[in-house]
Amino acid sequence: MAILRTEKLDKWFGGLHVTDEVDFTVETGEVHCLIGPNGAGKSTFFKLVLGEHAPSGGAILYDGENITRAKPFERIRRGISVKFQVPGIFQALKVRQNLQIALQHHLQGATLNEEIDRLLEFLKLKDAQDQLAGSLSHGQKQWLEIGMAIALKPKLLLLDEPTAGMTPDETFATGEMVQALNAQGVSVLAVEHDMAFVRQIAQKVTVLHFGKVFAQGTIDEIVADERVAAIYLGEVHA
Ligand SMILES: Nc1ncnc2c1ncn2[C@@H]1O[C@H](COP(=O)(O)OP(=O)(O)OP(=O)(O)O)[C@@H](O)[C@H]1O
Repeated sequence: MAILRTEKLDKWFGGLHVTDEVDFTVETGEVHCLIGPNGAGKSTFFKLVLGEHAPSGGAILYDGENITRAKPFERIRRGISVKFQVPGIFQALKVRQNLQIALQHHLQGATLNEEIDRLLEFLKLKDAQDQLAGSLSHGQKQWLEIGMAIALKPKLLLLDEPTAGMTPDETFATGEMVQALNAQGVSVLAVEHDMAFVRQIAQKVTVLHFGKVFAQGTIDEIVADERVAAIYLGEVHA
C-alpha cells in the first residue's frame, strides 16, 4: 500500500514545464530520497504534495485518498508533516517552550511534560532545553525543526534538505533520527544532496531531471547509473 502516490502530476509556471507528468510512489514504511540537479523541480514537487502549489494536471493520493484539491492544513491534519530548510522555530523562546507549543494542541499536564522530555532526549537537545532557540547551533536548530514536525505524529514526514549546512557528525546523527522514526512506522520523503546521507537512510531513490522521473532504484543502482552521472555533469539535456 502506498502512503503517497502521484499520477501524471503536472505543473507549469508560465511556459516552463516544471513538473512533467510525474508518476511517483512512496510505499508505506519507506524512506525515499528525491535527488536531482539544481532546478530539476524537487522543491516544486514538494510544494505540490503539501498543497502550496495547485497542480496544472494529474492527481495526488495520500493513504488511498485523493488529496489533489485538499488545503495544506487538511493535509497536515491527515498526517503529512514537513521540515523546511527555512527555520520555523520561535528563536526568542526556549527550546522546551518551542516543543510545548508544537505539542500542546493535543497533550496537556503531565503527559505533555513527559512527551517534551521524550522528544528532547530523541533530538539530543536535553542539555539545551532552557537555552533560547535562537542561540542553538545550526545543527541543533535543524533538530528542533524536526521535533516541531514530528510533534504532530505524522504518518508521512517530508524533509527538505535536512542536513544542509551540517557537520558530518550532525549529518550522521540526523540520519540516525530518521532511521529511528522510520522504525516507529513513519514514512519519509526527503530531498537531499548529500549522497552519504542518502546512502545512510534511503531504501529507494528517485532522480528528477527537468521535472521528469529520470531514474529510480536503490542508492547502489543510482550511483552506478552512468546516465545519472551525466546529468549531474550537465551532459544530458531536455
Ligand atoms: N513560483 C515559481 N514561479 C516560476 N518559476 C518557478 C517557481 N518556482 C520554481 N520555478 C522554476 O522551476 C524550476 C524548478 O525549480 P525547483 O525549485 O522546483 O527546483 P529544485 O530541483 O528544487 O532546485 P534546487 O535544487 O536548486 O533547490 C526552476 O527553473 C525554477 O526557476
